[in-house]
Amino acid sequence: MRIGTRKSVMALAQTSEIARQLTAADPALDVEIVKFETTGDQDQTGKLLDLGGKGGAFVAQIRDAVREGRLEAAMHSLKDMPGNEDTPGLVIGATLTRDPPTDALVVRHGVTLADLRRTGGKGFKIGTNAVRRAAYVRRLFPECEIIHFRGAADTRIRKLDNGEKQRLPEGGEVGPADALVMAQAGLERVGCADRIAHCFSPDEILPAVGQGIVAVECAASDWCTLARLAQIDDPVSRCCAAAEREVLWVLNGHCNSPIAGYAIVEGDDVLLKAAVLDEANDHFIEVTRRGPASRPRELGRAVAFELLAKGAADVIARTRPVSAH
Ligand SMILES: NCc1[nH]cc(CCC(=O)O)c1CC(=O)O
Repeated sequence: MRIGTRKSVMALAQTSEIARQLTAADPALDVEIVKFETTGDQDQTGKLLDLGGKGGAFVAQIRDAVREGRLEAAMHSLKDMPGNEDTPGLVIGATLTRDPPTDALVVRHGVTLADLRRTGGKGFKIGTNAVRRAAYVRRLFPECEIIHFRGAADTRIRKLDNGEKQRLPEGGEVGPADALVMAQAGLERVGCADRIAHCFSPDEILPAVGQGIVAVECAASDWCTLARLAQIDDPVSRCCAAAEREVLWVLNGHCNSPIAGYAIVEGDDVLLKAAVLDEANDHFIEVTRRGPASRPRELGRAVAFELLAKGAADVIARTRPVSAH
């Protein structure tokens, strides 16, 4: 089985984990990891939205290879898969057991969470590129300056430690950063767990839809691969992913929408909390609902409709990038 992936440290760690689980289930299986240099990785400065969004930039070439039969499967971080586009001919064959879905704080030497809390962030620069994280960071530390900071997880930490500035897409530079907010799962996968100063609870920062879940995509008609992927599929992850992603779908959320969504399975129920973040008015539209775990999409839809009824559509429309295509 040939599995395509980007070649960042994080992506390779995720793909190796898929390979490990596949060969544990079937020791006779030969797994080959095929590394792709994608347009998204070559441009470290441009705003992701200009590259057709994170999904567009990173995954289009790998998907084409699966459709053309040059690969059997593609590795994705579910968080990076847009909720508002169809992927004809492709399906998610497996969702691995979820890693921590939460976001974490990484600080430079000499800065502590207590400093940030005591000052409300005054005088500190906190780096992130996600509108969702920026909105929550502003709520947690209202006095801080939020700066645009991107790049692979290991690169971001190196810039933080070296006090490097970050070049901006529109020219100029910002920084250096005093702290970063990044996915806990990503930090762990690149071997930087020891740099986590604090894990934000979902009440502090509600995770992104699909955060912490690795997905394996394959051709919808490739039954042989589907059967293999079924062996490593975690039904709890799949249920949470279905509930969370239905919210994105109904809200027509693009990849950097100001949307958060997090589901947990509790016995026979799934509990879903979702939020749309209105930066203009510093206002969070939030909905929490419980439903049967056998019907996660219905729950996601109900939550999304309630968000819409509370004004979510206007907020999302305002943040939609104006496409050049
Ligand atoms: N945007 C990149 C990305 N895609 C997935 C993760 C790691 C967490 C996950 O698997 O959800 C990250 C890093 C980050 O957001 O800090």
